[in-house]
Amino acid sequence: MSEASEKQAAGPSGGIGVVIVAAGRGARAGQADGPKQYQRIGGRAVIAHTLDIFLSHPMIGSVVVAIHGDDAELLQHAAGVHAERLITVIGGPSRQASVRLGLLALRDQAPAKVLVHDAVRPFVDAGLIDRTIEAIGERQGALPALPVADTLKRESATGMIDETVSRAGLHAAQTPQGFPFWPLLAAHEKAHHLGKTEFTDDAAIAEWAHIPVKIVPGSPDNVKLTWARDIALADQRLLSAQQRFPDIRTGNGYDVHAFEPGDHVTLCGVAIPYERKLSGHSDADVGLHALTDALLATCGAGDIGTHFPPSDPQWKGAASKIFVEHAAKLVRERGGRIANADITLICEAPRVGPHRAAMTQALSAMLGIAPERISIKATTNEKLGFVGRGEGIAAIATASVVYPGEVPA
Ligand SMILES: Nc1ccn([C@@H]2O[C@H](COP(=O)(O)OP(=O)(O)OP(=O)(O)O)[C@@H](O)[C@H]2O)c(=O)n1
Ligand SMILES: C[C@](O)(CO)[C@H](O)COP(=O)(O)O
Repeated sequence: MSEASEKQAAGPSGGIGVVIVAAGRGARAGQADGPKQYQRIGGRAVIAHTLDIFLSHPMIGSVVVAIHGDDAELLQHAAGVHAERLITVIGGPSRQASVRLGLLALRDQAPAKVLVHDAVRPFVDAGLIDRTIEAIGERQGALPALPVADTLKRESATGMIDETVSRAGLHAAQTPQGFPFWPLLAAHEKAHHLGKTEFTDDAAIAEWAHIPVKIVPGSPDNVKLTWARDIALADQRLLSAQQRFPDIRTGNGYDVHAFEPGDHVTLCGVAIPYERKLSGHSDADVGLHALTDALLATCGAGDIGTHFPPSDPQWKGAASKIFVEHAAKLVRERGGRIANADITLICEAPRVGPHRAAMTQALSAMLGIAPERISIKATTNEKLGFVGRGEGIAAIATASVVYPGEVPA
């Protein structure tokens, strides 16, 4: 089914719904400093990796996260820029209860299909999500699973082997598990009202409710982080990938402002006495405007006009420091770390050299990075063009930011 027809099949309610269950306490992982879904792997919370995959998938509409009542702040922090796209509900005392509460929160969106996923499976991939969605039918669920590879033994009460169990046809179940929305919700509601609480996954509830479930190939990478060791291995795996393909992004920005009558110009946050000033809606700090665009460019966040429209009277005469600090905040909210910033000012006058140290200090404070990571350069335009005729000042800026994760394949 094509992406478009898939969306159509999901109805006008906005695509395929997702319930991510994250209300467990992670007793088996035994982390003293908080539940496993908020432990950091590859520099970010486990659940942040999981959310990345679902929220960047083109077919996914509403996403509900079922959390523990104590974890609202942890989720807010971990979700970062994703937070506003999420519907958050408080989960229940078991996975089954959390899924049910998540499904109830999706009722208003009325998706045709729903995927239920463990927050603690951060290595799910888009291909696996596609396969699962593809296999959901009007009255058929879909379960990604892998054939069991080990020989299976049943243990007796005395710790001895009772029997060897045939592994023929046995599979280890993964998530996301996919279902037509209303039949799954009805099955959960029925189980709840009958006090049946023993189901460890949704395919088991579907089986009980006579909803057929098709097995699709799971992924060996899609492990559930259950034990402390799983978290440590996941961290190592991401860190080694990041060392191979670190997500370093570069942005550039350019700006120009014309002179008008005045007595000083503001460049890179420093007021320099001069016989004219730069004309502009704000303080016309051409260097900071170019840098704002360069920072925004590293995370595809538009340009300075997107965030501070010149038509908005509140930015009249504003100190351009506000623009740079806002862009740096957006970068940080995405987990980015500014590695360096480089600004070239192009003008015949005033002379920039005597103010370079003050500009570097000002930028260091604005960006929260060491002065050695900041470079401010100046050049004349050899009397060529509008800059050469002394009609204005131009600036070019470059910023490099290291973002969490690796460059996608
Ligand atoms: N009351 C619960 C229990 C579990 N889960 C979620 O279900 C997923 C899979 O469960 P599991 O690995 O068993 O997580 P925990 O219950 O947290 O772990 P443990 O059993 O070791 O305490 C996890 O994302 C977990 O947060 C949930 O939403 N609500
Ligand atoms: C749903 C599940 O991920 C399928 O493998 C798994 O059953 C959930 O974990 P739990 O340890 O059974 O709660």
